Amino acid sequence: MAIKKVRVEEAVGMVLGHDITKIVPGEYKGPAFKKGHIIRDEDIPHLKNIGKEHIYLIELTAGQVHENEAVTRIARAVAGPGITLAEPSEGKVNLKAAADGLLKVDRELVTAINGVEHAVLSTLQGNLPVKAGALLASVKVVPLVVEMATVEAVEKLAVSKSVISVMPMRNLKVAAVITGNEVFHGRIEDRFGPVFAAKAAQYGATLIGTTFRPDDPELIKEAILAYKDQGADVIVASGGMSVDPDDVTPDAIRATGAEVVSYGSPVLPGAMFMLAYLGDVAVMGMPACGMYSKTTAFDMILPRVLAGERLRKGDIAALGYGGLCLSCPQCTYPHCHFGKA
Ligand SMILES: Nc1nc2c(c(=O)[nH]1)N[C@H]1C(S)=C(S)[C@@H](COP(=O)(O)OP(=O)(O)OC[C@H]3O[C@@H](n4cnc5c(N)ncnc54)[C@H](O)[C@@H]3O)O[C@H]1N2
Ligand code: MOO
Repeated sequence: MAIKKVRVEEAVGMVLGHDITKIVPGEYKGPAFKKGHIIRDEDIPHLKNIGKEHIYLIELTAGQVHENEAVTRIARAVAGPGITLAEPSEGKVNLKAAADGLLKVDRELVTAINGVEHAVLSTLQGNLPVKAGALLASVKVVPLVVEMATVEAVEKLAVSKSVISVMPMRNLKVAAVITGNEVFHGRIEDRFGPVFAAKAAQYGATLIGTTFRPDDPELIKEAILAYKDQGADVIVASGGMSVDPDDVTPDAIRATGAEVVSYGSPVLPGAMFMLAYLGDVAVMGMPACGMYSKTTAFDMILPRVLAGERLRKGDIAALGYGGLCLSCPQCTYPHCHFGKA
C-alpha cells in the first residue's frame, strides 16, 4: 500500500481518502469532511481547528481494502433477515431493524468474528424486542486500509449463517386466566388484566380473552382447555404459583395434559414462572410479581414465544446469567443488564 502524508496547505485540490471526524463534547460528533471531498483553500483553517495538519493520499495495492469497502462487506456478511444497512460513515456501518421484531444475535459467532485481527463487530444482546429503525449493531475495521484476508475471514465465518437478524412478531392470540378466590369473589380488584393487555400490545400480540377462576385446579384447567379450543396460541394463568396450599395453578396446568418445560425460572422477579406446551400452544404460569414488577421472566419469555421460538429447558436455564433485577426505583429496562443472557 502506498500511503503518503501531505501537509494540508499542500493538499488543496486533492481528494480525501477517508472521512475526518470532528468532536465537540456535548454538541457534535460526526464527519467534518467526507471521503471523496476535494480539499479547498477555505478548508485549511477548519482542518487545523480539528487537529489535522496532514492528510493521507492512499493508493491501494492488490489484496488491500479501504475501510469503507471492508465494513460494507463485513456488514453484508453478518446481516441476516430483518436487517438494513446504513451507508458507511467514519469507517463504520450501522445495522438497524427493518421492522419491529425480536433481535437474534449469535453470540459465539460475534466472539469469533471479533477474534479476526482488526475486525470490530459490536452488537446489542439478543432476544430483545426491538422497534423498526433501532440501532442493533455496528461494524468497523481498525486501520484505514485492511488486508483482504481480514474481510474474507469474517465472510467465511458468517457464510450461510445469520449472525444478526430480527424475527418478526407473529401477531399470535393470547388469552389470560386470572386465578385467585380473592379476585374471583370480588374481595379485591383485579390488577393482572391490565398488565396482560399492555404486554400483549407491547409485543405485537392480540389478547383474545380474559377470564377469572377461583383457586380450583379443575376450573382453571377447564378455562385453559377452553381457550385452546378457541384458538389461543398462548394462554397465561396468573397467581397461585408459589408455595401456599391455595396455590394450585401449576397443578391445574399439569392437569390439562400440557408438557412442562420448566416450573421455576432463574429470573428474579419471576422465579415461580412456569412454561408448558399443550401441543403447539404455550401455557404460562405467571406468579403475582408480574403485577408488581414492570419487567419479569414473562418479558424474557413471551416475546420469544410470540416470535415463533419453541423454548426448551436449556433456554430457561440460560436466563439466569443477567437474570437478577436490581429493582431500581425507576425501571429503565431494557437500558440495563437485566435479561440479556
Ligand atoms: N414462603 C415462600 N413465599 C413465597 C415464595 C416462596 O417460594 N416461598 N415465592 C414468592 C414469589 S417469588 C412470588 S412471585 C410470590 C407470589 O406468588 P403467587 O403467584 O403464588 O401469588 P398469590 O399467592 O396468588 O398472590 C400473592 C398476592 O398477590 C395478590 N394477587 C394475586 N393475583 C392478583 C390479581 N389478579 N389482582 C390483584 N391482586 C392479586 C394476592 O391477593 C396476594 O396478595 O410469592 C412469594 N412468596
Ligand atoms: O416468581 Mo417471584 O417472581 O421471583 O417474585
